[in-house]
Amino acid sequence: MEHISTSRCYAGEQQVWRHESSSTGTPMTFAIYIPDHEDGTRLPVIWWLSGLTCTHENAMIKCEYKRACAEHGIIFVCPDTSPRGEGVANHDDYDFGQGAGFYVNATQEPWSPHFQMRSYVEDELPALVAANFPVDMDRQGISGHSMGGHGALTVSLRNPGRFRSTSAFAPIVSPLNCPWGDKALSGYLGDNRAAWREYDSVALIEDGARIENVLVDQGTADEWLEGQLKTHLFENAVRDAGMQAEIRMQEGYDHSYFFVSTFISDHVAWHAAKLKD
Ligand SMILES: N[C@@H](CCC(=O)N[C@@H](CSC=O)C(=O)NCC(=O)O)C(=O)O
Repeated sequence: MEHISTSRCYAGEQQVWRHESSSTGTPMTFAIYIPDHEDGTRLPVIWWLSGLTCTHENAMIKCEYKRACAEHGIIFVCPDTSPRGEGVANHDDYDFGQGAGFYVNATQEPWSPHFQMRSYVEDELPALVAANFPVDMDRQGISGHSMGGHGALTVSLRNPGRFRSTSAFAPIVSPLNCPWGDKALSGYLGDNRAAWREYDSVALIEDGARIENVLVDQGTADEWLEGQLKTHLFENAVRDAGMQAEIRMQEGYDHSYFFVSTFISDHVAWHAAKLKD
């Protein structure tokens, strides 16, 4: 791993690292916040998945998780949202290609050689972080924003028992039922929509997946609520499945990191309560 930077922030360090990924076949950069701790101690971890156009940096700069993570003694990891580089397929649109990996393993050319973000965030990065940082892998939570909220919900639903807590901000709850999902998944996975179901939180619940301790915050003034995010589909799926999830409609908040940063301390505290010994 290549060390990029370390900056002291609150009672801890914000670090950035780069490594060669076997999943994507490219260098991948991630941010990790590590609260001060005694030698030999292992800390709980929250994995954060970011949204369209983001790198590892957007959440690190705008999400304001560091004070709460220092206070609760929680490591916070922010990966990139896709492979990048000149030899990597791309598209001019902000919602497809580099910066828009949708946390799937692409099966279609030209995306499949590098767009293997499911394997990256589900397997490779956790193993790398567990081997090199003081994380307690028995105490994991996951969260994310928008495309990353979709990532957090679907990774958790596919891996019941791995995460003690799952939260999301303004998640895309059903790529099968929105233009962002339609465009990305038809490109990465092809036209067989049955293959999309493992990347759709609503479909995963309909198909029997269940997780505990779920918190979703959604702004009522979010410009994408009706056309893309469709929180009600998740609410309906949860209700029909008899699953528990706290879904909070936050009056007047839009889709931006202004919204995320307003509620991130709540989320970190909520995760912390579930991630105690
Ligand atoms: N106007 C933006 C559109 C992209 C955008 O808003 N991206 C959001 C996530 S949307 C769903 O995944 C985001 O987090 N942006 C990064 C940020 O720092 O705000 C554009 O065209 O770039």
